[in-house]
Formats: sequence, structure tokens, C-alpha cells
Amino acid sequence: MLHELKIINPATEDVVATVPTTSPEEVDAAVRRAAAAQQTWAAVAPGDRARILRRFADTVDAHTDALAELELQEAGHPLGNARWEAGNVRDLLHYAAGGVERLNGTQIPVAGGLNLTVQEPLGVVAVIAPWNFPMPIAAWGTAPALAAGNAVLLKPAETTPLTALRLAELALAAGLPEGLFQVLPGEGPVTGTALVDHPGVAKVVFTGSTATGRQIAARCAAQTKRLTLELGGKSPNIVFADADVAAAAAAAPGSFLDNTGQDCCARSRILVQRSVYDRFMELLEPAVKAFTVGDPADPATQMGPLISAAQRERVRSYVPEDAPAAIRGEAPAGKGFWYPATVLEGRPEDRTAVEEIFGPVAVVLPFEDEADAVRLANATDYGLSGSLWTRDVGRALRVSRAVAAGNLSVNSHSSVRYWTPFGGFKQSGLGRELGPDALAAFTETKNIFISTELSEESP
Ligand SMILES: NC(=O)c1ccc[n+]([C@@H]2O[C@H](COP(=O)([O-])OP(=O)(O)OC[C@H]3O[C@@H](n4cnc5c(N)ncnc54)[C@H](O)[C@@H]3O)[C@@H](O)[C@H]2O)c1
Repeated sequence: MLHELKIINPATEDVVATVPTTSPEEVDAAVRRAAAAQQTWAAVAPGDRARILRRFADTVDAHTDALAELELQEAGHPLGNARWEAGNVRDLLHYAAGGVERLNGTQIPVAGGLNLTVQEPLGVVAVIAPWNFPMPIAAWGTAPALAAGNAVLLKPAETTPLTALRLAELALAAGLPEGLFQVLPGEGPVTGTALVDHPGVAKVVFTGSTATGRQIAARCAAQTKRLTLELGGKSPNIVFADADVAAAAAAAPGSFLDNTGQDCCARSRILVQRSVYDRFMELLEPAVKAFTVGDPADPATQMGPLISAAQRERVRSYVPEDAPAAIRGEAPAGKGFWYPATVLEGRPEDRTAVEEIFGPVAVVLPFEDEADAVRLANATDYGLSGSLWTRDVGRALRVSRAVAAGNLSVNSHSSVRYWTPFGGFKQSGLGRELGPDALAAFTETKNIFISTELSEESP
């Protein structure tokens, strides 16, 4: 077990911090503290719980610049993106606070009495987060779990614990009870496993790779533990001949280059109808090359480095930088884990066309007709997101219904809004986050029947 994590700025390779890891014994102590804090928190009146969460949101807002700078340091995100991420945490906390007073039960008509359902908090929830969007993804689990009356133990990824640790300090400053929201940095197989296996943890929310998600699911199943999984993706971007092809080509680079392609929703399989294929490729090339790569602190930068040397090796194992490519952008030389924007022309059965690369690489494939497009779009084990570009509203609906994925966009690449449900089909996950049902996912429904019949012995 490592005793500390070295946090490296991916743009400079400088060590920016060292962070102690959390041992299994410390995880056990954290679970006990969290369980005690949860009892206090669940007894706080809903309006007061909402007020404290809104204060947490305002505190995050007041520290946007500092949080964005930390995100830049630990993850190499361009400053503008990192500020957006801090704003997403703030907005989600406000949204979750708004749900506290609307976490209603129901009254169901039955004969002979009154039948009620009540939503009870689960207890202690473990949120295990990846490194690609450290702040927002930590908040997607944490905010609704807290709002529903639970305690949260957040394990950030090995490479990106700094923003999470800062968020826990801000939570305390905003008045959340001590121990209610704790951040436990550490290695997945040690700290993560100790959390998943701990009998005092009622639910696990895991975002990360499909392989790790499956291992965690098996361990949770052994304890009938509640579980939400947000896993990998290989999402299609389908361009029909009747679309505004120029608009589709202009929007495509952002859909697989934002966050240096380290995005579970990246549209990394571009499917283009054969009759407009050549035109689309002509328009795509200048758009990819115009995507600005470089210093994350420069406000003009759109794409920073990959997260780590290991991640760059992974991307290279799919596509070495000198492999033939239809389009290749520039990348800075020297220090930093840089990798150029790369577009490949391939075949549907290529590894690069079906596996998640998690780097700035897209594969373009031609298709003949609508049925062919749907068949290609579904020819992957994943089913997280997808886009389609068409002017035909009937086709937009037909194809959206036929593609097996949790989040589809028409003439857009936007999949994630904190107020709409998000999650995957097939190997991309289990359950949904965000949206109006987010709080309910952190509760247990209890049914209570009260008889109104007079018993024989009653006076
Ligand atoms: N669907 C979504 O919402 C979504 C969002 C972002 C990222 N992702 C996916 O996340 C992946 C990238 O993230 P990653 O490389 O950090 O994933 P990862 O699976 O390696 O790690 C994710 C987290 O799990 C922890 N972990 C690793 N092994 C563990 C174990 N045995 N027990 C408990 N915890 C363990 C890690 O320390 C980290 O905190 C990609 O596949 C991406 O598509 C999905």
C-alpha cells in the first residue's frame, strides 16, 4: 500500500502536492464517524438541511477561482473548463437543496385503513470518483445523497484528490456537521475496496471503467448493497445526408476533443452517410486543426494534456503518434503528457472503432442508409450517449429510439444537465444520476399500513 500520493501537474510534470492515503483501519473509523453524523443530519428539519446545502453551494461559488486553479494543477484542465466544473458543483448543490422539501412520500388508497410510503435515507454512502471530471462527478453522487439525509465518504481518483479535499473543507465552513462529508484519498484496490466491503456502507456510487465497475458490482452483490454504476462509453455521432453538414462538421471536434477526449460521453465514432462523406471530411479537417491545444492557463486554450504518462501510453497502444491518420493536429513538444487530435478512417470491426480509447482520437465510418446507421451505432458493448444530425424530425425520433443508449442529442452534442437524468444502457452502467429522481436513488421506500378498523376488544 502506498502511504502517499504524488500529485503531478499533467501539463508540466511538476509534483504539485503529496497527499496521505487512507488505510483500511482509517476507512473503518471514517465509516463510524459518518454513521454518527448521519443520525444528527437526518434529524435536521428539511428546510434547515436545504439552507445548509445552499450555503455550501454559495461557499463553492465564492471559491470558484481557487477550485478551478486546483483542477488545472491536478488534471490539466483549461481554466475556462475548470471554472465551468466548479459552477456545475454549485448548481447541483442548489438543485439538490431544492429537492429536500419535495422528497415526498405517497398515500395509496386501500381498504380498512391508511397506506403511506415514506422515503428514508440509506445511511452512509460511498462515492468512488474517476479523474476525468474530478469535481462534477464527485458532486453528482454527493449532493443528492446529502440532500436525502445521508452521510458521504468520497474516494477521489489517485491522481486528482485536491479539489475533493478542498470541497470537504468548504462543506465544513458552510456548516455541514463534522464527519458528514469526508474525503478519503487512496488507491482503488486498497481504500476503494475497504469502502465497498465495509458493512457500514449502505450504497456505492461508482464512476469509472467498466472493468472496475464489474468487480465492484460483484462485491456489492455479496452484501446486497445498493449500487449505481456510471461506466465507459464509445458513443456515435451520426451525420445523415439531409443534415446541416457544415454545422455537424463544425461541432464534431468539441465532441471528441473536449477534456482531451477523456470524456465518457465523447462522440469518438463518427458515422457519416456515404453521399456526404467526402464533404464532411473536407470540413472536419480545418475544424480539428483550429482546436487550440496548449497551456491550460491560457484562456484561449481548448485542449490540455492527457492526465498521466500511463494514460498517454494507453492511447499510444491504440494509435502511435506516427501511425497513418486522416487528420492529425498539433501537440506541444517537451514536458507534459500531450497527444495530438487524431482522426482515423477505419472499419467497423477495428479495435479503435469499438473500444473506449479515452484520448483525443475519433474513428470515421461511412454508412449507406438509416438501418445501416442504427446497426453501426449499436455495434458496441457500450450505450452511454450519442448524437444524430438530421433535418427530418421523424428520422430524429426513430433513430433516437432505435439507438440503445441513455442520452441522445439531435443536432447537438449536449448530454449532461444536472436537472435531467443521466446514465448508461448495456455495459455503460446501472441506474441513473442527476435529474428529478436523483434524491430518491439515495433513499429506501418504506410502506406503512395503519388499520382504521375497530378491533373486537375495543370499547
Ligand atoms: N458514465 C459516466 O458517467 C462516466 C463519467 C466519467 C468517467 N467514466 C469512465 O471512467 C473511466 C475513467 O476513469 P478511471 O480510469 O479513473 O477509472 P477506474 O475504474 O480506474 O477508477 C475509478 C475510481 O475507482 C477506483 N478504483 C479502482 N479500482 C478499484 C477497486 N478495485 N475497488 C474500488 N475502487 C476502485 C479508483 O481509485 C478511482 O477512484 C472511463 O472508462 C470513463 O468512461 C464514466
